[in-house]
Formats: sequence, C-alpha cells, structure tokens
Amino acid sequence: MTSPQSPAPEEFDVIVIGAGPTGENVADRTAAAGLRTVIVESELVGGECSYWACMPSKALLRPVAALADARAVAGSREAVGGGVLDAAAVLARRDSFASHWQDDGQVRWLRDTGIELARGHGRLAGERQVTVESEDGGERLLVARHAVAICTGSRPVLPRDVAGLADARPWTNREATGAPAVPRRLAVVGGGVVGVELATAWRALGSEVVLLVRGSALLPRTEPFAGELVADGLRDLGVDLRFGTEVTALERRAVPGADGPDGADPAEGPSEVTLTLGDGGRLTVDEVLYATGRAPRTADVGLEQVGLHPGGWLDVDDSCTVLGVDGAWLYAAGDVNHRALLTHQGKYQARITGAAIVARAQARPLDTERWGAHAASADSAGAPQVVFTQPEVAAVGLTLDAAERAGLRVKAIDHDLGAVAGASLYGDDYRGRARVVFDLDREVLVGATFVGPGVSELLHSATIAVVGEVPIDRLWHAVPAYPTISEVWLRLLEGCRG
Ligand SMILES: Cc1cc2nc3c(=O)[nH]c(=O)nc-3n(C[C@H](O)[C@H](O)[C@H](O)COP(=O)(O)OP(=O)(O)OC[C@H]3O[C@@H](n4cnc5c(N)ncnc54)[C@H](O)[C@@H]3O)c2cc1C
Ligand SMILES: NC(=O)c1ccc[n+]([C@@H]2O[C@H](COP(=O)([O-])OP(=O)(O)OC[C@H]3O[C@@H](n4cnc5c(N)ncnc54)[C@H](O)[C@@H]3O)[C@@H](O)[C@H]2O)c1
Repeated sequence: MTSPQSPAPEEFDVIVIGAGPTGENVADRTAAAGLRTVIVESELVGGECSYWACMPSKALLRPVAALADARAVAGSREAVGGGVLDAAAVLARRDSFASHWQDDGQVRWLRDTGIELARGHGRLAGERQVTVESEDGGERLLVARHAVAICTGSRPVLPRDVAGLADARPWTNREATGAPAVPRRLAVVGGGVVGVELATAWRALGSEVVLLVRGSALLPRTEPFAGELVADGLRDLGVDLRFGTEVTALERRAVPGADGPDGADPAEGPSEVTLTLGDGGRLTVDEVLYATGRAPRTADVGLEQVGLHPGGWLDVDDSCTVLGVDGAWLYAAGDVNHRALLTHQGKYQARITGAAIVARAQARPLDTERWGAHAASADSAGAPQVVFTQPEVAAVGLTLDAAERAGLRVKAIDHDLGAVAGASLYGDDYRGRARVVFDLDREVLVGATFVGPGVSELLHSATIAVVGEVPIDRLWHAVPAYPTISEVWLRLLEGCRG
C-alpha cells in the first residue's frame, strides 16, 4: 500500500539488496536468464570482500609469502639477503588491488551485464517490495514480480563489556586492511582467521605485534595441529603471542611530549592506547585491532515488515529461500545466512539462489535433493578455506573432531609434509603436516587439512575428493605428479587402505 506522497513503484523481476560478491552473482544469474534485475547498494559495488577484506588482506599477505619462499631456498635466500619488505610498495599494491576504494570497474560490469544499480540503503517494505533511500534523502520504491534476495553481508562484532573500547577507536577489518601507514606497535585481539592473517601481515610490514587470544589455541575450528603450526610461524615472525588473555579496559591518550597542546583531544594529535589485561598487566600500543567475529547486517533491512526479527542471521533452506516467510519469494545468500562466511561459498550460494529464482519464475520444480541444482549442499559437506598465514592452512570438509561429533565412524591419517620430496624441493627444512579424515563405512574422504608453505593450491584436489565422494579405490588411481607436494596423497591413501 502506498500513500499519496510515496514514490511511484518501479517494477523489476528480481531485486537484490547488497552488491558484494554474493549479490553480484545472484544478479548475474537472474539477468543471464533474461529476468529484469536491479541491485541495491549503500556503499561500494563489490562489497566488503573487494575493499576491506579478501582482496586487500591477500594483497598485504602475498609479498610476505613471496619473500618467505625466496628465503626458504639456498641460492635465492642469498639473493634477497636479510632485507625486509618495502612497506610503501606493498601498501601501494594493496591500494591498487582495492581499486583505490573506487567502484567504477564493478559498476561498469553491472552495466555491461544488464543489471540496473540503485544506489542507497535498501529495506523491505512488504511482500516483494523494497524501498531505497539515497544519501540525499530521496526514496524509490521497487517492486519485484518474482523475488527479493538479501545479500547484505556481515559487520565486525566488538565486545560490549570492555571499558573504554569505543573511545580507544579500535581498528576493525576496515582499518586493518586499508591503513595508509604501518603502525609502530599493534595489538590484535582474537585468534581467528582475521586475527592470525592480519597479525602476520602487519608484523611482516614492520609493526611490533602482540596477538591476544582469550582461549588456548589459534584457529579453533580447524585441526589442532593447524593452530599449533600457525602459532609457531607467528612466533618465528616475531609476534608476541599470548594465550589465555582477556582485555578488560582500554584508554587512548595523547602521546606524552608529542606536538599538540596539553590536554588536546587525542583524535587531533599523535596518541596511543593502553590495554588493561585480565591479569592486571598493561600494554601500550599505537593501534588495536579487534578481530572478534562477525554479525549479520540485518538490523535495518525491514525484516519486521515480513514478520522476521531484525538483527539476526537469516535462516534459509538449502535453496537459500528464507524460512518463516510465505510464498517462497524471499532469499538470503552469503554471510547474512551464516552458512559459511567465505566469499567463494557466498558466490556458490548465489549461483544456487539464482537458479532457484529462475526455476520458480519459469514455474519449474526445484531440485533440492542433496547435491541437486537448487541445493547448496557443499556449505555443510565441503566448504574449503585457505588461511594465508606462514605457514598456510588449507582445509575442506570435516575435522576429525567434527566428524566424530557428527556420529561418523572415521579414522584420521596424518603425514609429515616435510618428508615429501616435492616439499623438500619447495623449501629447505620444509615444515608441514597433512591429515585426511576417512569415513570407514562409506570408504570416502570427509575432510582434509594441509598446513605448510605453498599448500593452498593443493586444496582443490581434496575438495573434489570430498565433494565428489570419490571412492578410495578410485582415488588410488589419481596419480600425483612427481616431485610435487601433492605426492603426500600417496601416503594418505595408503593410510586409508591400510
Ligand atoms: C579481513 C577479512 C578477510 C577475509 N578474507 C577472505 C578470504 O581470503 N577468502 C574468503 O573466501 N573470504 C574472506 N573473508 C570473508 C568475506 O569477506 C565474506 O565472506 C564476503 O565478503 C561475504 O560476501 P557477501 O556478498 O555475503 O557480503 P559483503 O561482501 O559484506 O557485501 C554485502 C554488501 O551489501 C551492502 N549492504 C548491506 N546492507 C545494505 C542495505 N541495507 N542496502 C544496500 N546495501 C547494503 C554492503 O554495503 C556490501 O557492499 C574475509 C573477511 C574479512 C573480514
Ligand atoms: N582466508 C579466509 O578465508 C578468511 C580470512 C578472514 C576472514 N574470513 C572469514 O571471516 C569470518 C570472520 O573472521 P574472524 O576472525 O573475525 O572471526 P572468527 O569467528 O573466525 O574468530 C574470532 C575469534 O575471536 C575470539 N573472540 C570473540 N570475542 C572475543 C573477545 N571479546 N575477546 C577475545 N577474543 C574474542 C573468538 O573466540 C574467535 O576465536 C570467519 O568466519 C572467516 O571464515 C576468512
């Protein structure tokens, strides 16, 4: 229902809210099928991933790996000597990978793909209706003939109970991936993926880094040896790694003796922040990064207009159709549904969502059986992830612990990657480990983890084995090339059969 002052409704087939990697791919699929599609974006087309997450963080981390690889081999080690990274060059390359925080390229892609862009904040206004509020206060009302897809992603979560946190102006992933200069001293709070990757990057760029972890392990959702090897790698880089440590208070103050009037607002001059730790200890740094997890961006997308509670993760079925809303017109894909907070899984869900929207628009039945064309089955069975630390962690499927908790009868087969000829050629004194988790009843792999330099490109072989549920007797015939790190597969498969 529109009031006399309401904008005239504009009709589309599909409305996508959020132009991150997920939203872009939903729109791409529906537009490719000839559905008139509009995408609503309140910030930059390309989303968190392009400007403040995957791309800039990996641009910061790639030089770290390149230098470590050169240092790992006699001959090239001497060529690079004891030099450190050229921080200005690394930051400039990062800027270029973040497209200098301009989205013209992605806007051009939308135009060339036939997707309309509505800049502004999108909110559901009722069934199949979305309002778009632009920065100048203007409002549009979009109406979808077929579907609305919410792809609004996630935002960083900061703890609520830490005194002085907001005034300390902590870094989140945005500042930590976009900072224009290297802080002299950086504290990182949180031992998850963001914490370990960005501790690695900034330490390698020259910061003194303290990583404060409240638990007893890094990367708690991976195999325990992954966190242990990453912890060793961080210590080798010179990170001060502290487990069992909570931050109870923060205070940002002007740097004593630095330029600026006494009592000046620390926002206006050089300042530093002092952290009070749970054991009463104190730590003073220039910046503090909170890498303590994510929350959905659903507080202000009009969920209450369709009977849902604002602020929570959106529950969906395997076709990414939102549960609890009648009519199968509302979808949620990417971080916002909390199935797997990874760009590639968001894009995968987007392809499934797009296919489901198109099928329903054409009155075709959905194939939502496991591994069907309209079921994002891989989210739970085979989501791969690479953590770009030194060493890298590459994992897919279930850990041993997760498989056992799921009630599977499994065994783990481990192998020392350093004992593989290809690994010893890759780097002198190569350190790393591999594990596969073998389902004894179905005789297929349900999980794999590789930790070591250069293992990221090994991961897709394991993803194919896990997602393809390739029987072990057939995997036996998948011969890895000599002398590559992939030859570890031979030992892992022997362990499965033995
Ligand atoms: C530091 C860091 C590094 C990461 N590195 C990796 C990595 O290497 N590999 C990987 O796979 N994943 C990585 N991730 C995770 C990855 O960034 C996310 O999984 C991915 O960005 C999710 O994509 P999305 O499209 O769902 O959401 P987003 O990328 O968050 O995009 C959502 C978009 O919706 C827009 N939006 C939100 N609300 C509205 C609204 N109401 N109206 C209009 N627009 C709206 C936002 O402005 C944004 O553009 C990383 C995350 C972080 C924090
Ligand atoms: N390479 C990649 O694929 C990549 C890189 C970065 C991020 N990501 C994705 O982004 C998501 C978010 O990453 P993240 O690292 O922010 O979240 P996370 O959930 O992986 O880790 C957050 C960590 O912070 C800890 N924590 C929470 N509250 C705390 C507090 N008050 N004090 C101290 N520690 C606290 C948690 O115990 C947890 O270990 C992840 O799910 C990840 O998949 C992926």
